[in-house]
Amino acid sequence: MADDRFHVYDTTLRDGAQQEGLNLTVADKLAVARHLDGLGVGFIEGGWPGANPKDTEFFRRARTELDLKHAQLAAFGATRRAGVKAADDPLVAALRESGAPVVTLVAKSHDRHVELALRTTLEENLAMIRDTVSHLRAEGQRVFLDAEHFFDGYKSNPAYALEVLRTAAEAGADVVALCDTNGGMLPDELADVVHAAALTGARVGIHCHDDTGCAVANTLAAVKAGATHVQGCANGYGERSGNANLFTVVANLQLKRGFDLVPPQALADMTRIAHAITEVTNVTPNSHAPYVGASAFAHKAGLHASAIKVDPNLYQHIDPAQVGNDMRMLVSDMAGRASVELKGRELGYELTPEHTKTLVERVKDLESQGFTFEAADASFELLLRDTVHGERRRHFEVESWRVIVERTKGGELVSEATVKLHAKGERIVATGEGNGPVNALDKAVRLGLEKLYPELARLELIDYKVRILEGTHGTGAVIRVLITSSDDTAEWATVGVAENIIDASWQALEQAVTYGLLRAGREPD
Ligand SMILES: CC(=O)SCCNC(=O)CCNC(=O)[C@H](O)C(C)(C)COP(=O)(O)OP(=O)(O)OC[C@H]1O[C@@H](n2cnc3c(N)ncnc32)[C@H](O)[C@@H]1OP(=O)(O)O
Ligand SMILES: CC(=O)C(=O)O
Repeated sequence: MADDRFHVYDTTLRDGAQQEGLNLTVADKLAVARHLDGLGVGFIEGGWPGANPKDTEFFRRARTELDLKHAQLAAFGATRRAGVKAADDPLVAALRESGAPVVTLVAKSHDRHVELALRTTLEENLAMIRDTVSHLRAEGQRVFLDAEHFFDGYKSNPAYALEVLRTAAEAGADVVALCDTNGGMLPDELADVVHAAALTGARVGIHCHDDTGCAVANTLAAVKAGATHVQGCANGYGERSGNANLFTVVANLQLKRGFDLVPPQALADMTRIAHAITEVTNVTPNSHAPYVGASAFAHKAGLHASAIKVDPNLYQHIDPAQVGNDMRMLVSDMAGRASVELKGRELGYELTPEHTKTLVERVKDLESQGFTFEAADASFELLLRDTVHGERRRHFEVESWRVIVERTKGGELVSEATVKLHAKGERIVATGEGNGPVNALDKAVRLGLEKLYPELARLELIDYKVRILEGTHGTGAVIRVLITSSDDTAEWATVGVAENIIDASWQALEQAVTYGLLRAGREPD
């Protein structure tokens, strides 16, 4: 069980699920909960039982299907309706019956919201809080209170906002979480209000939205001002601009402020967990996310690489291994010798100064023509190998290729490609049909080479991107094609550039196959 002195409280399955486009099944919610427990968070808010069948079902299945090692489940819901007893309110009953050891009640703390949204009196709102908290406490559940719109409420009527906190604490709420519901706060003003709230004697928590881009900064400011319970969501999911990214909050508190929140080995698994959750949510991971993004420790500028060569800490705020991420060198027209040398080392090559210099010049020249190597590691490695070997070494040579596109009588569009290749002393002529020209070329090449290289059967073209680049210096527009390929174990990207889209695709395809054969341990003859 996590340490109770400081709470890491995750609300991905409730507030995170309020994100536009995010829709989790019960099985998804159970899977995300397991990942969060693996990280070592203290509380997982599973949803609002009684509000919809899915959330009710989640709590029912959690009893038998979740074996949480660190976290406790929290059920979220509202205080009783005005004018009814807590014991008689069906939504309060659903919280009671959820089986969750913790209930988090959302309550109004802004006077205008009480009057306009709840359409009740300030006194009745306090009674709703008091009754609901004490009823659930008497039923044996631990209660936290989310004070909705607390910061805006404090600006409008500070005495009432603080009275809400006192009422909840006196009725038995263990934590009163101050919610920046509209996400409009900035760190300095927020810290002053948290400080005032802490003076009530209630245990204070913080729940921030990211509408000013300050959710994480606001959370850290709140902790400095006395909050001992932080709420947030995996990958910053949530309504509108999202909630405080719990991964960033935890990493900041643990690595920068010395808090002991999650086991170090779990922190070192954070990048994997963040990505595993994106697989479940089917939301494209933000590659620029702090700590866990694929670009969080990727270095492009030549000057950075030259310093990193001496000491990686010169351009990194932490060792990426602490959060399970990796440093990567990006090779582009912004690279210098150090970038290329380090990238070579990352790929397993010790480059001589001459090779490094030649490669830098070739990369800059090719990038000026439209190639991009930071997005096509495999093309860079082939360029590196050609430079090191002093010649272009391939498993097959191309005599010619041809594609025709035919619309049949029945209106079907069919592409047919013929490739003429030379490999292992043989002349190969092969034809492939596909639903498009690149698909047909891909099939023709594999068909032609599979007899000599059976491992090509495992190769798959998984992504194809085309971009039209403006011409420079009086030349016409050119087309850049990026192809991502995969075998059973890895993915790699290759690039081609030409005035003709099929020609650019062919270049990327030829490199993709060559690289696939190298990965399979085949050196060119
Ligand atoms: C800031 C936040 O993110 S809080 C979490 C918000 N999450 C959600 O709203 C998602 C789940 N919500 C739902 O499924 C539905 O809104 C339900 C089931 C909770 C309620 O549905 P309905 O009964 O149809 O009511 P509806 O959604 O139209 O309005 C909400 C009602 O709750 C009342 N209410 C709002 N906050 C509170 C509160 N803290 N305590 C008690 N009642 C409240 C409103 O005054 C309104 O009452 P009314 O029905 O008398 O007008
Ligand atoms: C409770 C909650 O999610 C909010 O006030 O933002």
